[in-house]
Amino acid sequence: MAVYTHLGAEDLERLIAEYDAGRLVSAKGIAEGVSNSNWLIETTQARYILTMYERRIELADLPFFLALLDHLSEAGCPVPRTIHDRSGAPFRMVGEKAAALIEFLPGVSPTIPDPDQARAVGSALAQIHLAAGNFAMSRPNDLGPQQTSAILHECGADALASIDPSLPDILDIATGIARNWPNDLPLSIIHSDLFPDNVLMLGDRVTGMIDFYFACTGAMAYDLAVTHAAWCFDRSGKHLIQALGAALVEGYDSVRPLNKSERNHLPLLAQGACLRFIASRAQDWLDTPADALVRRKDPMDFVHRLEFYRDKGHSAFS
Ligand SMILES: Nc1ncnc2c1ncn2[C@@H]1O[C@H](COP(=O)(O)OP(=O)(O)O)[C@@H](O)[C@H]1O
Ligand SMILES: N[C@@H](CCOP(=O)(O)O)C(=O)O
Repeated sequence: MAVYTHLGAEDLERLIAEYDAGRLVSAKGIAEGVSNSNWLIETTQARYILTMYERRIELADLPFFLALLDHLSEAGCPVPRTIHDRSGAPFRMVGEKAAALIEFLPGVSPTIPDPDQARAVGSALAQIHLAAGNFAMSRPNDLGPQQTSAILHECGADALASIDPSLPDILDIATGIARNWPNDLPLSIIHSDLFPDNVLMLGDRVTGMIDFYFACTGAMAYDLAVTHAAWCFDRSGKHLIQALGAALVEGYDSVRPLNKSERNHLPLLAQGACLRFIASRAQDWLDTPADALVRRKDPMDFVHRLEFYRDKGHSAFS
């Protein structure tokens, strides 16, 4: 479920009336997603997504995220634009919470991606990196390896062991990844969470990249490594599907060729990517009661991937 806040018909009508977007016809809560509340809104003019920001998102970061959508969309990337209200504001407050109206894009998220889809996603990712090159705003990455290592150390070995007895082993590994992290790779604005559920596709075509709420300034090759870890493993999370990984990197490289240093660092960047999801998932796991309506995501899925990249990372990217 991902509707945390109840908005009545009158609330929705009042909100939509603040936009030049037609009159409200219907509003349906969207079940997918875990962080925010989302509704599919239909008006007499068009379909929209209404997002109410619930967790993890600082209000002060919203202008960055929403301006980024507009910038990428204007540059021709498959990214939804923000609908501004009549006063030009990209978001409005509804009570204590911020809400934004976003362009609806067609497509569905692939559950079992194939190599042609992975290639298209690689190309689309490179396209946003290039298009973000002249975006005027920046945002530091608050989930880099130093921070994610710190999050895991704050959770502590005992709490991590309550999730899985082997999870505390990650603490030393995290310290090592943070120590060896490269700081001189080419930067742009990166998505940082381009999982299949954040990509909409029609066949082999990327029609939408959504959920830019972890976007930040970062190494472009790291973003490719995140996408590799999220897209290219089998259901067990233990085995790389080599054809998917190769197609993803090939698609990326065809739009923005990786330099030698980026290529050489991919195995370590992929370990850092896994670490980031292990940390946020472990933290969420410990913060979310077992009987909550939100399904907790298992940090061990990314421990297995991390082990793979440590053992066989070089062959994965050769
Ligand atoms: N611009 C959009 N166009 C079409 N569908 C969207 C759009 N934005 C979100 N969605 C739908 O809403 C779901 C949840 O959105 P998402 O931003 O991923 O939420 P969360 O931040 O809670 O993970 C997506 O899986 C998708 O089905
Ligand atoms: N993709 C992350 C979770 C981030 O949640 P989202 O619903 O905002 O994409 C993970 O799988 O851990």
